[in-house]
Amino acid sequence: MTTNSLRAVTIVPPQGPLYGRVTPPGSKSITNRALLLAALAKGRSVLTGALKSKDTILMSAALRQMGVEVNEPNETTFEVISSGRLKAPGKPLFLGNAGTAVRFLTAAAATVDGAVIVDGDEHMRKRPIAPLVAALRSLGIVANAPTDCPPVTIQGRGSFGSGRVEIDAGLSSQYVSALLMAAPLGDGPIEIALTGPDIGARGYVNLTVAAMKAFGAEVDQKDEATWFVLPTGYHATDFAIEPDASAATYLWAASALTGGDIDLGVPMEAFTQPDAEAARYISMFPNLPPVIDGSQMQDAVPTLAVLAAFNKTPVRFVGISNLRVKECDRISAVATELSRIRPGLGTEEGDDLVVASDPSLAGQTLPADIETYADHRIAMSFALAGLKINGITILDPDCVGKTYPGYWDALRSLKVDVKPA
Ligand SMILES: O=C(O)C1=C[C@@H](OP(=O)(O)O)[C@@H](O)[C@H](O)C1
Ligand SMILES: C=C(OP(=O)(O)O)C(=O)O
Repeated sequence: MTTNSLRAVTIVPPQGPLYGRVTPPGSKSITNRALLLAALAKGRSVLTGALKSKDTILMSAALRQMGVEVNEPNETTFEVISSGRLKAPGKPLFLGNAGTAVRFLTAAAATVDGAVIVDGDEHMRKRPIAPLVAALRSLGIVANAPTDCPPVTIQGRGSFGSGRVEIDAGLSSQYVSALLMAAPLGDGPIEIALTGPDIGARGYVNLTVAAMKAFGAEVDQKDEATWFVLPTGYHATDFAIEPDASAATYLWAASALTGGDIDLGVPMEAFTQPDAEAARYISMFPNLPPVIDGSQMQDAVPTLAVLAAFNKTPVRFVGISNLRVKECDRISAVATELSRIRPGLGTEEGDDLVVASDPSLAGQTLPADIETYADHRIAMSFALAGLKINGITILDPDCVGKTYPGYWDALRSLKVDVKPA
């Protein structure tokens, strides 16, 4: 059976520790940044170590729709050839539930000469984008999102404008990244200033700035809340993408849970992505601290929460309110699915997630059909529970294709029996 045709799968707990080598796929965040920056640069860029998954396929398809040549010489490389300008697409850009693609292209659409409609699936149509639209309008760009979520219509005017733009990024750091990446295509310098609460996942903005600089942009961070971008445009370049740190969390956690040692081929310290911070916590297992602030490693929270179920003492996750506007409401989803395994295992307290840990769960048979809410991270993190508990079935395992299409095969390569339910 191929990964693409999977229905529900049941994970059979392995008899012993997991050993072997699994290199995680390329970073989703960096791949989607690099694809856009290469498309905004005149010339040929080669992106190696790239992720090929639903989110990056949707991004590259959208860029092709806007006149960019995107070739795929092998499974981990994109070759991008561009005039340096995006053209108006003939029809709406459909971006599924890829937050990076939707947010980044909403801002970049302003540099198109003509109208662009940015849309996604039914889940994306519930994910807020109003703060980004308001920021674009403050730059004089005509943009509308009648429901405050996609679809967004942008009337591009061929340039990003100039001056100061303020953004409330309390709901998503991607709004800041989107403005930053479009800013070098302004008619003059652009200052981007945060208003409202601090951004969670500030590390993603640092990733953005690093990628922009690699493509020749001049960005100066004036203080914690202000960036200054010169109207340099971008230069085509060859760019190597590091493995995905969020994907790595499942492998680190699988090692910790089984007492094994999975070699990722990359040392933990080599990652520049925010979720690599989770490695520090995973290495403390089964003595995770009583309170974990997930604000700077948000996508790793489902991984850590499932791990916490087997910890010696309970764990409260704080600083995670915007997990409610990810692919699904992850606070509610993780609490509900943990409690499906054993009532009361996960609870929501306001915007905190409390995991009532119990090391004696390991080795028990507790049949549970895990709903994924079409969210790759719910599927991948709850598969970890199946490494220790008999009877864990993941419904809709195909949803891992958003960022890690090879996940089930990776577990199988570690000799985990992932079988049709
Ligand atoms: O910029 C990025 O690549 C990302 C930023 C984070 O989202 P928010 O900024 O919406 O929290 C993260 O959850 C997402 O998976 C990727
Ligand atoms: C939140 C996520 O993705 P995005 O916002 O890019 O859709 C994620 O991958 O966990």
